[in-house]
Amino acid sequence: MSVPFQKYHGTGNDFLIIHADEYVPDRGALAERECDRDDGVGADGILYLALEERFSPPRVVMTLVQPDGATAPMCGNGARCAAEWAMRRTGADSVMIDTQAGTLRADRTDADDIIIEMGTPTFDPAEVPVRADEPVFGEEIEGLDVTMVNTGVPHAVAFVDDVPDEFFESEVSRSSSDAIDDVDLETIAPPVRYGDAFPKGTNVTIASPDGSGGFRQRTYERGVEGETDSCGTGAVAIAVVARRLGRTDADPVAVSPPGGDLRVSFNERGNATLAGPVEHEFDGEVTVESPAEQ
Ligand SMILES: N[C@@H](CCC[C@H](N)C(=O)O)C(=O)O
Repeated sequence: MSVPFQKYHGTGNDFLIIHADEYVPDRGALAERECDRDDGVGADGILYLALEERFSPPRVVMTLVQPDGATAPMCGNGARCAAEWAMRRTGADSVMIDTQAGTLRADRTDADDIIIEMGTPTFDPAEVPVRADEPVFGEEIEGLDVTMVNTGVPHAVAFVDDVPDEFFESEVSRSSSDAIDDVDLETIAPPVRYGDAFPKGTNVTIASPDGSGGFRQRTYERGVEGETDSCGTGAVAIAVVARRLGRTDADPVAVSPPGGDLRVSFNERGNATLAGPVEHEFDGEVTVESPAEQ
């Protein structure tokens, strides 16, 4: 039997969206098969969404199953895609997204972007989580100088000027904003992602200043086990860490992953918001086992 999906992306971070009412006996196995870019539809994860229209604004319960078959507690771009999906169904311009990391409000902006609250980022080692007595700011872990922050999920944030020479693929000017393109992320990130310091693993995000108070971004994602074109929690992590380390005082902070442009803002309580475009790509169907086949 088959179940319908809609394919969405937020600045290149792409997801199959399946209504949570659909019968999918093994969500992990489906994600492993259909997120594969060679043999499946290809995506950075499957979002299972339950829409509760009796509330005002409508609520969406979001579960992200990643290509490795495991769930993630939060996904910034996934939540923005979930918001667009729910807004199209309900006609609402505001929705609430229930995630394992909290309930987040999302709004459509005048520019037709989706902006979402991202909660309060934390450096507390117990909440990141990282095995350390104090918050980790610019400390070497597995060969990389990282700052550890949780923006819904853990990120090890490193700035390009701290990346050791041997992780650049060619001779480049370290002050160039293009230096980030030459970092060998597929080599430098996995030891950090699986580092003993991180009981739940971590995403690895690198940043380089764009010269205007913003940053370019690249992220190696836990669960995808590779680099993605965009990562919303990673964009927020860069903005939070850069402000904390005095690398920018911009607000909003422009963050540009390979797949597009995001904006991170802060309110007076230190809560972050994430804004950027979301696009519906296409619809389709995926095969799942029917109850009789089990
Ligand atoms: N791409 C997401 C983050 C998804 C979760 C992450 N891979 C993890 O396992 O922590 C985003 O846009 O935030």
